[in-house]
Amino acid sequence: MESHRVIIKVGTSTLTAGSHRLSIPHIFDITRQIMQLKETGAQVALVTSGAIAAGREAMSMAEAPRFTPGKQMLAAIGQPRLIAYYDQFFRMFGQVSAQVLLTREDLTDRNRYLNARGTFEGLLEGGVVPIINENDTVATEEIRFGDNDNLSALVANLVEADLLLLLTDQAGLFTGDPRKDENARLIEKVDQAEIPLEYWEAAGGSQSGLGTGGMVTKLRAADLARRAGVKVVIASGSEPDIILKAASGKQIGTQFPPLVSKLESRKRFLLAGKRGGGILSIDEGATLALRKGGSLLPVGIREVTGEFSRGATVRILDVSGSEVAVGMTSYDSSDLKKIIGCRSDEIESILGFTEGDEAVHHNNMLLLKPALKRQKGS
Ligand SMILES: Nc1ncnc2c1ncn2[C@@H]1O[C@H](COP(=O)(O)OP(=O)(O)O)[C@@H](O)[C@H]1O
Ligand SMILES: N[C@@H](CCC(=O)OP(=O)(O)O)C(=O)O
Repeated sequence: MESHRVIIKVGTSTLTAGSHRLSIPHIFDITRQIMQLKETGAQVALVTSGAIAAGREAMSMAEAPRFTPGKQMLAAIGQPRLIAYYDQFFRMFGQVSAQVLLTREDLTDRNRYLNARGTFEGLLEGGVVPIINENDTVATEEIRFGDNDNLSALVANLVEADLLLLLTDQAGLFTGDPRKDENARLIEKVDQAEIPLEYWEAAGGSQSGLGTGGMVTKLRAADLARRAGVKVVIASGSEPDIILKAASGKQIGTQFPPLVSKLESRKRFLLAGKRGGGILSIDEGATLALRKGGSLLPVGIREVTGEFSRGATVRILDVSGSEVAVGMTSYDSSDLKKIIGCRSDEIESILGFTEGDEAVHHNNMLLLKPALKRQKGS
């Protein structure tokens, strides 16, 4: 398979197959395809809508409520029903799945970002399928992702996915809304640095009354993800074996090649982070470990300079004062000062808690090549 780490987003329109009820065969088919994809060695996370639709079905409501508390109520009713189907089907395949409900702050606040990232890494590396939705019942207007297209792009960025697959009820992005324009043509590839204005104009809202954002939120999500180094495909959820086809690199739906490498994206993210001016000076053993792709453990830190919070971007310097890496620290400066030079299994007894063995995990670090170092200040 072309893609190792895959995020699949399934919209309400696919899950209900255009009706007002969840389509159990469709949900089953998604789990079957994910299992086949996992057999190729891929790590897969699913972002699923459908909680509100499931709640509406449970309450036998003819119309979906427009006001937020009504939708939140239905999501609270529907989410456990939705997850029960997935869980039941995955169990039939002997697969463990997990429910992850997120709000915007979970991915924008750097402290929570680290928590979410650690959880996803654990689940994906452990072969578990995370099943993600917005935490609709607590998300207020200000903190809502607004739509699961956006949420899926943020998750794809968070876990540095290879592929984000947005499944909907159309074969991809068309030159106009196919529900209104019978001459609308499928756009097979979007690889321009800036998405052309006519594509933004073509991408309309949702017409079915089932989905939330329509095509415009998918286009926004695709743009966000491709700028984070993720390949994106928008395709039809009812196309047979669509997940397997898209992950194998087949030309299907609308394709958005990544605009930058994942390394470049990580670099931008880390450098864009809040910097408390923190510096970690490390010993020779730790420098060697970092250069080999390892994490920075407290035992290898000689000195902590400056004040910073957990999640801040810090500079990591070797014994000669040269910059080896930048990274997001798992501990704030006052805690780090207490554990420098200590073994990681001592962290809990010293601090009374642990955020993990690493002071800076290699997943949250960018190694600077000596060549880059020389360019500094130039
Ligand atoms: N240019 C376009 N190309 C394809 N679909 C479009 C376009 N503009 C608007 N749409 C509408 O977007 C809908 C898909 O979005 P939405 O209903 O939110 O689905 P989902 O539940 O999968 O997120 C389609 O049914 C289609 O009517
Ligand atoms: N979180 C909501 C879905 C929100 C959403 O973005 O819906 P959709 O446009 O169908 O992907 C739910 O589970 O019903």
